[in-house]
Amino acid sequence: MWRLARAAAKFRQIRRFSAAVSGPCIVHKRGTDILHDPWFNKDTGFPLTERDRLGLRGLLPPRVISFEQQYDRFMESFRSLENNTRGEPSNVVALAKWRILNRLHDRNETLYYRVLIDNIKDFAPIIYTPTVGLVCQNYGGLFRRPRGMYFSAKDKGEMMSMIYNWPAEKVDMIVLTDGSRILGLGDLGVQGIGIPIGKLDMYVAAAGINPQRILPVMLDVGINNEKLLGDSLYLGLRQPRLEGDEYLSVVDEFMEAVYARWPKAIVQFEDFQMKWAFETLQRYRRKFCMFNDDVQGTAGVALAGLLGAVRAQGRPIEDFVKQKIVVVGAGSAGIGVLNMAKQAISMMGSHENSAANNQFWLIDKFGLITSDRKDLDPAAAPFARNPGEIEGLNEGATLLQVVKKVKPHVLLGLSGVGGIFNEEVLKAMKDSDSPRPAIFAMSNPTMNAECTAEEAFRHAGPNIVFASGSPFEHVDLGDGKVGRVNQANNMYLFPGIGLGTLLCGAHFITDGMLQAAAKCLASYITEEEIQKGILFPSISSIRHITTQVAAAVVRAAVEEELAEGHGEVGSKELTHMSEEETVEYVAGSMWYPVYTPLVHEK
Ligand SMILES: NC(=O)c1ccc[n+]([C@@H]2O[C@H](COP(=O)([O-])OP(=O)(O)OC[C@H]3O[C@@H](n4cnc5c(N)ncnc54)[C@H](O)[C@@H]3O)[C@@H](O)[C@H]2O)c1
Ligand SMILES: O=C(O)C[C@H](O)C(=O)O
Ligand SMILES: [Mg+2]
Repeated sequence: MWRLARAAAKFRQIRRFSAAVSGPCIVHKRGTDILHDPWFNKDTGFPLTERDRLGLRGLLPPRVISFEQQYDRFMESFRSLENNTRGEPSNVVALAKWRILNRLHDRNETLYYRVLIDNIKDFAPIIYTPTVGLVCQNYGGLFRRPRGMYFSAKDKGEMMSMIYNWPAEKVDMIVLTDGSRILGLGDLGVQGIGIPIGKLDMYVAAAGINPQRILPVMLDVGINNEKLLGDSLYLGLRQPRLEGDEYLSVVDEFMEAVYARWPKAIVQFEDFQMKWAFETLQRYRRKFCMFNDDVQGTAGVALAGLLGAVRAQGRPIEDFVKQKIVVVGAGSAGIGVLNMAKQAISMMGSHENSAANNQFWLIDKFGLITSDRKDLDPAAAPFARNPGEIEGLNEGATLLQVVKKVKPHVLLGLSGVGGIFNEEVLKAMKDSDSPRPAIFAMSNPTMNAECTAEEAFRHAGPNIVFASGSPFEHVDLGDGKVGRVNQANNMYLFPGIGLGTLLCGAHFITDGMLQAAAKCLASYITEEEIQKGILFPSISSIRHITTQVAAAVVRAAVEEELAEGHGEVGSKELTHMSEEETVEYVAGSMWYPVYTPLVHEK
């Protein structure tokens, strides 16, 4: 009892401390070096006293402009860019918007992250999917200043020293890609660096990770994309991708180097082709604090959507086990979703567990996967159907045949193939056994979505619930009715998984922590919202969602006795925190962009 009271008192002390974290910031540079460092630069916002202290007098026009004025000026330029580019091709407009934001980032990160946080609904589609896909495709031409680090196959043997070239002493979050499966755009090699950059921007915006403690990384092991290999502006290694042990030894060396310098960092694997996504996850998940977002983050978001789809039919969650779900795409994301859904069913303690796989139909580029499949992928094997169990549904049956015969409650696309949910397929969903069929076109970017929102409502009917990986506008159904569009994107989970893991100080990310994150997201939406077809919250509340998700992850780690604490909050304090206090602890730990006084130290 006495110990409990002491822990609670310490927690209150810490809370007071965290609420007042924005103290002065120590810098080791002066003059133009500061102006050219976006971490510290405040442009015309440096107060006169600070200009004196940091040797900035005379290097800036004399008037001091407030943060708010700088913010308004930027937003004004952004709005006039919008006006001036109206009517121009959408790609041109998207890249122009990306450029103006990127230029701000390269100059002044505090202002950049503030405009990002305050306008996340408008800016996420620019710094994240879909525009980030376009940026990756055009990376050679867009490159001006490097962001993050590049480790290539040619750096073998050097990574342990290279990692010290990164200027920050502490790193909390790393997002790593090898560029081999960028969104649904295939192998983009070194150009895939845009994805870790975009994901980490979301970490700052949603999870309040300090931008001085993030690190986007490209692991360049070659490229198997002939077009880019022949492109004179291609900036990566011009060689075929490493394979087998040669490949793994490069990733091993990188991981060892990271954890030698930053033992508490979390590494998020992103957009690796399927074989390496699964292999590296198995290889590292019990050795390092890492997760694969496409496999695990996506699975949690999809599961939350699938549970929402059950509720939308007015059924209890337990009826999830009775839902017939057709998954199109048997890659890292599709298989990840099925594995997690299966796990959720067994956690629900359903007596129908043994039949759990019977509710899933898995389709890849060769059609329906059955046990007749030659060279059946071991990852897909648990979901292979018995050929002919439904008359006419044999190995390789087409998507249309499957939808017509199965009459699924849910049609979920993670194939990367734009338009594959065509008119016929969508019309066939009208005969679904669900009164409210769910259509999830989760592939990114927009042009790779299995169908558009408008197509889904037009062909499958106004009664569907719809979600897509990239944003679409809500659909006008006439008579004042609106077809709600949800964004089913792993952005709703990965920031909370990363932040929660960081704050609890667990050494590994367990299935229990991931399930807790998914469950939290699923329960975020109210019954009333669900009835309106809202399955996921608005991105405008992403910080709030992330706080809840991170707290759920912390509590799951505590329950599993994995929470070792972070900074001044030890495992004992974490154990004694109530649910509410955990949420407060998470919220109080988030970085928020304001100008802090800079103090020079040699
Ligand atoms: N919304 C999200 O949060 C989210 C998360 C992860 C991935 N994704 C998207 O999912 C897509 C796939 O990602 P992945 O990592 O699983 O890729 P992957 O390359 O591992 O798998 C793609 C799968 O699609 C199948 N496929 C290809 N053509 C097909 C066709 N014509 N019909 C049926 N199946 C076909 C392939 O056989 C393969 O099984 C990408 O577009 C990615 O952007 C979205
Ligand atoms: O990047 C995204 O928008 C989601 C996902 O990680 C993907 O690979 O498509
Ligand atoms: Mg991804």
